[in-house]
Parts: sequence; structure tokens; C-alpha cells
Amino acid sequence: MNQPTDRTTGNLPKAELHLHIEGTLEPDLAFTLAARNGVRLPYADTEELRRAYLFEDLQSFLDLYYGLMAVLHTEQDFEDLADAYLARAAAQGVRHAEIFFDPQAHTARGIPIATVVEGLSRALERSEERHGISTRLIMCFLRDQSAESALATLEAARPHLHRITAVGLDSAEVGHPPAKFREVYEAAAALGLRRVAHAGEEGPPAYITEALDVLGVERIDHGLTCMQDPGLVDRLVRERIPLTLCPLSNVRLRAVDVLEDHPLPQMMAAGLLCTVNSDDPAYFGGYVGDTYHAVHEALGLDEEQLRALARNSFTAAFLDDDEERRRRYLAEVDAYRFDT
Ligand SMILES: Nc1ncnc2[nH]cnc12
Ligand SMILES: [Zn+2]
Repeated sequence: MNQPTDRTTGNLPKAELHLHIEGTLEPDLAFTLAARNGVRLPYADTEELRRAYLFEDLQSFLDLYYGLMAVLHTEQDFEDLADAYLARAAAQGVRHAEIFFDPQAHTARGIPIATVVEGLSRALERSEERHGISTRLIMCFLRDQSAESALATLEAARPHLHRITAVGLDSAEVGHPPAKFREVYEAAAALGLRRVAHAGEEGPPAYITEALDVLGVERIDHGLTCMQDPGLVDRLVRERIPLTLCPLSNVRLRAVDVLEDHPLPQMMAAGLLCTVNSDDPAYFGGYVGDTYHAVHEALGLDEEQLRALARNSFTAAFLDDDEERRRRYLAEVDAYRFDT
């Protein structure tokens, strides 16, 4: 059993498939944008802001996360945010990134969806040349808002759909089952959009089943609680449904007590198509390379298990329109030397 060296674990070539761009807003950039846009933040400085990052659960995180978005106003702000993420991701071996954004969190503050999509797209368009990262954009609906609001968001996104690959579903999970969004997912599918959804982060395994059966999703974001239902695990294995797990997020939001208790090794052993991702790295203590490193250290995943996670990330990526690229990325994973 080869144990990779600490130094190079995080540089393994990989795709990031579960990343909220608003969750990459680092305290330094938040204060820079606050000054640029004349926004007063309820924190004296970056240290005080960082000290607020002690979360009880998903909702306590979301309250801070939505609040800090008040600094994002212009296309330039969204471009700077995405460009800063891509630079950090490139330094941690990311070769392909499928990036979530939350339009309703911005339109509710009076920021037009065009500002958000065009600003993000400016960074994404230059990403390959600047950072060596190919990208896709995934538009998420906030599940604690109404189905009508989600439909209106899809309608408002119509002029921008050439920039958007898929729709997703995020925000407070418990009490907001996937079936509430049946109609908007049907409309998204009719528009040719791919479909994913957060399910089984804090919610029950039944939400995962519902996301598959009612929303027709191709991947499950998180999917952690599937382990409570052996029949569901069998199905996810049989149908090769990718799970975009976020172990550092699960610790910070108290879905697991400590990283050493994370069920990732058991999930891989069960044959689930697992990927690891960073979710909201500015808040949860690490980007995706740090996450690979952390699961190696805390869970003892060896070189071949880490390589399997990286392979899975490209297998699960929305690269069906560019299989040649997928093959190239997979070959990079296979050729990677952990000790160089
Ligand atoms: N971990 C998470 N779960 C649900 N919604 C989110 N939005 C940003 N991060 C999220
Ligand atoms: Zn998420």
C-alpha cells in the first residue's frame, strides 16, 4: 500500500464539481469589495470576521454566507471573485471546475442576473489561458425560496443559457424536499440543461431518492445520508450516480463530529462513485487540494484511493461534449507521481 508524501497529495490533477463561487469570498476580498462599493460590514476587520466562522449547522453558516454577499455589486466584483478562486484552484491541481452560483441571493438585493452571469463569465472565459482550468457554470435555485421564484429565475436566465450547463438546488435542506421543484426541473430539462441537486447533506435519504426520481438529477451533491439506507446505496452503486462529497464542510457544519469519523472510506468500499470537493472553501478551512490532503491524513486514504477519487471527478464531470479532453485529464491522473 503506497502512502503518498504529504507534499504532493494536494497537487493530484482533479475536477472540482461542488463549489459555490460565493463560498470562495475570502475575508480580504470581502473587505476590499466593501471599500470599493461603500458597504459597511458588521465586523471591524478580517480577524473579527474569521472569528465568526464557528457554525452550529447549515443554517448558521447560510446566515453569514448570504450576509457577506452584500459586498458583491458589479460585474468586476464577480469577475474578481471567480478569478481569485481559479488562481487558488490551479495551485491545488484543479484542471476542470463546475461552479455553482446563487442568482436569487443577488437579485433579491437588486443586482441583475446579467451582472452576475456576465461578471463570472468574464473570468471563466479566460480561465483556460490564465489558469489552465476548463469550466462549466451551474445555476442553483434556493430551496428555501418558493417554486415560483425558481421558475422566475430560470426565465430571467433565458438570455444567458449559452453560458450555463446545468441547474442545481441548494440552501436550507430540511423541510424543503426536492419535489417542490419538479416543475422548474422539468422546464430546465426541456431547455437542454443538465440537472444536479444537493440532497442528503442534513436531510434524510428519502430526499436523495426524490431528487433522482422526481427531479431527474444525474449527480447528487453531498449524498452523505445515503449510508442510512442500504437499499439506496445499492441503487446508487448500480446506477453509478456520482456523489459530490465535501468532507471539510461536513465537519464545519457538524454533519460529522470530526474528520476521522467521516464515512468516505466506507462509501468508497461500498462501490459508490465518490468525489471530494470543497463546497465553500473560504469558510470551511480548505480548498480542494487541502481536502485531498486532509482525507489522506485523517482517514488514511492511500495513493490508489486518492487517484480513484481524482479519476471519479473527471468521470462524473459534464465533459460529454468533449470526451477527448476527459481522456486527456484521466491520463494526467494515471501519470501523476505523488513523490515528485
Ligand atoms: N453546504 C451547502 N449546502 C446547501 N447550500 C449551500 N450553499 C452554499 N453552501 C451550501
Ligand atoms: Zn454545497
